Amino acid sequence: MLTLRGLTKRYGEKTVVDDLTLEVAPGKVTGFLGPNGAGKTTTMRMITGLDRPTSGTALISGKPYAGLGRPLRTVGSLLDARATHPRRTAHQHLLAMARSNGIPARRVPEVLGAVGLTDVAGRRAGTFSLGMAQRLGIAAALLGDPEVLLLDEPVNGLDPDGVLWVRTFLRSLAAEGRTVFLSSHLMSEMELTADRLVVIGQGRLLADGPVADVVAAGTRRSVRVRGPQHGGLAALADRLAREGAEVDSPAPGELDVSGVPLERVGDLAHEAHVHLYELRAVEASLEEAYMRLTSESVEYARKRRTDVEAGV
Ligand SMILES: Nc1ncnc2c1ncn2[C@@H]1O[C@H](COP(=O)(O)OP(=O)(O)OP(=O)(O)O)[C@@H](O)[C@H]1O
Repeated sequence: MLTLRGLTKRYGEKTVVDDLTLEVAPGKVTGFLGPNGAGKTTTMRMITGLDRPTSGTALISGKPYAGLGRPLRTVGSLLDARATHPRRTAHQHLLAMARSNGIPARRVPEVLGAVGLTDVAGRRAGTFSLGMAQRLGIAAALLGDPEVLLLDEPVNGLDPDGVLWVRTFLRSLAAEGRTVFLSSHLMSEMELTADRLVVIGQGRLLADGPVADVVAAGTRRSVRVRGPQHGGLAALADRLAREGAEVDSPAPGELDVSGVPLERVGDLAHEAHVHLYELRAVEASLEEAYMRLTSESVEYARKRRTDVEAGV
């Protein structure tokens, strides 16, 4: 279990993590989503004691990182897969970590086996592909058999096989009852991997809940209507607007209607003798929900960049 209470980090005038309060439960994969620069890495660094919060607390199984006697036995983290000594072999890297953290050496072959690196245990980490380095990073996180796992962008840059492996492996770790918290800016990946989502923008909490709830909250459900270009769609749009619907015309012969159920749109079209080619509920997707939730923070960042470029 991870518990954040009012977690805040400021660098000078800039607040990069802003009053985050949330709980990350065991037995589930929780995705930590946000656009670039949203504050995901900084949050993870505060949880693992690498950065000191300006205010607020981050507790791991009820204790701050500094209060954990043998931290790797409670929390394993992968913040930078390339943070290994390049000349050490995978086995040497893990053995050094185990020794300095009071973890029995027998864990080294166990975790190498768990991530499928047994055959390359004697190879120098510096020669590893990104996918292999990510596996080694996950092995290191698992060394102390921790109940909490924190992973920063674990699928970034991986090929489809690597992505599938990480996804399946993390789900199996959650199924064992561990708390799995992983950050990503890939919403499509999170939809397949996570049970719950925490979404942040500009360091602030935007959404927190089961994937389906976050999608529903962030998405405007709508009805897509298609018909002949001059077949009365404009009249239908007027009638719908009088019923309080919000109506857009994304292309000639098409309407995008929200605020009125699909059945009512069909009834009104029938009453107005409007011939239709298509009447369809537009499915909510995580991507849409995410774009809607984070658009303000992305727009803010874009405006700031434009201001900087213009010398404002
Ligand atoms: N040591 C630091 N000093 C000043 N600003 C910092 C420092 N570390 C991070 N920042 C700023 O904090 C903001 C959040 O950065 P962070 O790396 O936590 O975001 P992120 O969500 O992990 O982004 P990304 O997906 O790009 O990795 C950024 O604007 C970054 O420039």
